[in-house]
Amino acid sequence: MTAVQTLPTLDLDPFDPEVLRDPLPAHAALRDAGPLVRLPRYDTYAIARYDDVRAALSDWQSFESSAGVGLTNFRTETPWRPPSLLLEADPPGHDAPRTVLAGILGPRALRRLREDWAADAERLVSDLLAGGSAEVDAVPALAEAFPLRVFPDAVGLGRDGREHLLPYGDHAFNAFGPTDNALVLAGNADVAEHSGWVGEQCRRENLAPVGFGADIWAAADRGDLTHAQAPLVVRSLLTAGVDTTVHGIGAVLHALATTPGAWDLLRARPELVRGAFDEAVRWESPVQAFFRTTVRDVPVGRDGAVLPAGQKVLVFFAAANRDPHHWTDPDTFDPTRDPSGHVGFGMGIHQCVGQHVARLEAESLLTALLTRVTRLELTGEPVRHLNNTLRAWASLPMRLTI
Ligand code: HEM
Ligand SMILES: CCOc1cccc(C(=O)O)c1
Repeated sequence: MTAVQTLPTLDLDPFDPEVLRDPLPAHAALRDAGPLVRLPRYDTYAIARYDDVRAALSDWQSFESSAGVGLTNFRTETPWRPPSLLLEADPPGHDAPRTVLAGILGPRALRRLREDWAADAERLVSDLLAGGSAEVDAVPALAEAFPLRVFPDAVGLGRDGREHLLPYGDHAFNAFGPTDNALVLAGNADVAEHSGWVGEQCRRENLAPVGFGADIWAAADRGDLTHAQAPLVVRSLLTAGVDTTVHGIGAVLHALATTPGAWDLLRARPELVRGAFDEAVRWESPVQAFFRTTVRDVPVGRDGAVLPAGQKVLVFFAAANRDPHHWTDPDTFDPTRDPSGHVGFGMGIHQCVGQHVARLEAESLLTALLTRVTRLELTGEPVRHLNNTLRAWASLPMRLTI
C-alpha cells in the first residue's frame, strides 16, 4: 500500500486561468504522474487515466457524489444552493429522481421533438443565409441561438427572462471550483438574480401544461416523486441542460471547421453526424471534471496507491478522453472514429441523463447546416470562454458558404 505521503505529487492548479485556457499539458502531466496524484494546492487528489477514471465513476459506493461534486465538501461546508437531487445525491435518494428524468428525457420521449427541432434548425439556418453566404460568430449565432430557441420551450418555460439561463449555468459550473477564485467571485454579484429567476421557473404555475417541467410535476402527482422534489428536479434541467449543449455544439462546429475534409465527409455521409457529435464531446469534453469524495480507503490503479476515506478527488473526464493508452491518436478529431466508451457524458449511475437531448439538439442543427452550407471555415482567431468546469468558446468567427 502506497502511503499518501509517497504518492506522486504535482503543484498544479487545475483552476488556474492559464490551465483552463489550455488544460492539455496539465492533463498529460496528471496521466503520466500515476493512477492517483496528490494536488497539495487544494489538499485534494486527481485521477486522470482512462481505466482509473472509469473505475472510479463505476464505483459510486466508494466514490460518493452526495458530499458534492465540487471542491466544497457538503459534509463540512454549506453548499451555495440546495444540493441537486441527482448530481449531488447517491442511492437510495438518487434513484427516484433519476428514474423519473430518465423516462422523460429518454430517446422515445424525445421522438415527438425531432420534427419540431429539425424545422426550427432549418428556419434558423435559413434566416442566417437569407443573403447568401454569411460571416457569423458561430457561438452566439448558432451554438447559443439554437439551444436557447428549443430547450426552454421543451421544458415549458415562459417567454420572459431566458437571458438568465446561460449566466446562471455558467456560475453553477464555476461554483464546482474553489469558492474564492476570480471566476466564482465575479459571478457572485449577479447569482442571486439569476438563481431567483431560475427558482421561480421551477414552480408548477410558471410551467406550460406540456413539456419536461409538466412531466416532472405529473410524476409527483403519480407519486414517483414528492411534490417537494419536483421543483429541484426541474432546476436540474435548467442548470445542466443549457450551457453544456451550447458548448458541446461550439465544440463540434470548431472541430468540423478545423479538421480538413470533415465537413465534406459529413455532407456525403449524413449517417456519421451523431457519431461526430459524440466524437466532439470526447475530444473537447465540455464538462472537464467533477469531484467525488471517498467513503472508505480505496485502492486506485494497480501499483498499490490507496486514497484514504473522506478525501475529495477530482475525476478528469477530459484527461481520460485523451488517454493514449486507451484511444488511438486521441488528440485527433476523427468523425469516423467509434467514440463509444468516452466519458464526456460521465459513466455509471450518474452518466448524463440529458445526453439524448444534447444529441438531438446537435443533430438537428448540424443536419440543417450540412444541407445548406458547402464550406464551413474559421475567418479569425477563436476566443476561449473560461470556466472552472466547462471547456467553452466565447467566439468562433466563421464563414458559412452556400
Ligand atoms: C453536451 C452536453 C452535455 C454534456 C457534455 C453533459 C455532461 C454530463 C456529465 C459529465 C455528467 C456526469 C456528472 C457526474 O458524473 O458527476 C452529467 C450528468 C447530468 N446531466 Fe449532462 N451533459 C450534457 C447535457 C445535458 C442536458 C441537455 C441535460 C438536461 C436536459 C443534462 C442533465 C444532466 C443531469 C441532471 C445530470 C446528473 C445525472 C445524475 O447524477 O444522475 N445534461 N452530464
Ligand atoms: C452536467 C452535469 O450535471 C449537472 C450540472 C449542474 C447541476 C446539475 C443538477 O442536477 O442540478 C447537474
